[in-house]
Amino acid sequence: MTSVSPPDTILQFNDVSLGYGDFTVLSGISIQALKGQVVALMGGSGSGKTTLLRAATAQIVAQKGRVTAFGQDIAQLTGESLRQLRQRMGVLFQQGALFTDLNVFENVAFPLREHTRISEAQIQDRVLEKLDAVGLEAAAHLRISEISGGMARRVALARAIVLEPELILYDEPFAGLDPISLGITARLIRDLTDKLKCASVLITHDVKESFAIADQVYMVGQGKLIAEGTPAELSASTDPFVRQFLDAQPDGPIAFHYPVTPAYTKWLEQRSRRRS
Ligand SMILES: Nc1ncnc2c1ncn2[C@@H]1O[C@H](COP(=O)(O)OP(=O)(O)OP(=O)(O)O)[C@@H](O)[C@H]1O
Repeated sequence: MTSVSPPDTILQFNDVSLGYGDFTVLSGISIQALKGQVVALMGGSGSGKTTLLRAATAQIVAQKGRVTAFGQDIAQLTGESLRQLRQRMGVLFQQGALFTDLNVFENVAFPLREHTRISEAQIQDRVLEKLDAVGLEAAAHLRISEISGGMARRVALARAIVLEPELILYDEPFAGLDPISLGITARLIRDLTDKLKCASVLITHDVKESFAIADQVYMVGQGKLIAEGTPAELSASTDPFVRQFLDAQPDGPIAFHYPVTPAYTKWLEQRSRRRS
């Protein structure tokens, strides 16, 4: 299948299947993120959101179809070219583990020291600018043990953007935040996307916050892409899956039970045989 990408396409999945070994988690996935867009990838627990993130960062290779970042087919990249590609991406993991033996400033400076040869004065300017963007310039001198969990998330965000990535991937950015921090984080993601003119892709199940800032939303479930559109389009949807998800209804097409797989059946048979 061929497709024409708009010139500002940063990330594109073209009829992609993803999984582990011979287990396919998702198939027929076609999504894209354009420069300047906030894109939310949503779905229930175990629907494959993290798997999508792994595919975008080339940690796993598509079983079928093509994943393109910055116009390059990521399955074709190895070694130095893959390293260069990843340098254009900032990834913010849920546990954005900070170095506890370094202060806030040095945590944010770390990628600059690792990947660039810029001067100490330039490092200071860049780090303080990014800390300012997340509201923490005056916390630069603090030790990690002296800051709150919410502040630590923002320091991790400053570190993820310090190399000025063209694509920022967020893994559950709203998980475990109080209602005020939720709103602040969502606003920050939108503002940073506009300011850095990058693309931001969030994997999340938080409807309210992501709908408030996203340009485009993709929903995955039942092993495929279930719905896509702007937050307004999805809010108006009458699709039972979309409604169950948006209205947080316990009953509907989204199954509570993890599906029975051949691997489970085999495991159970072996176990039963051992016991008899
Ligand atoms: N490394 C792995 N090896 C084999 N199967 C995996 C692996 N990682 C995830 N899976 C399976 O892939 C499916 C999707 O998992 P994934 O972590 O992508 O879901 P998710 O949508 O991010 O879930 P959650 O919201 O609960 O974190 C699950 O069935 C999971 O068991």
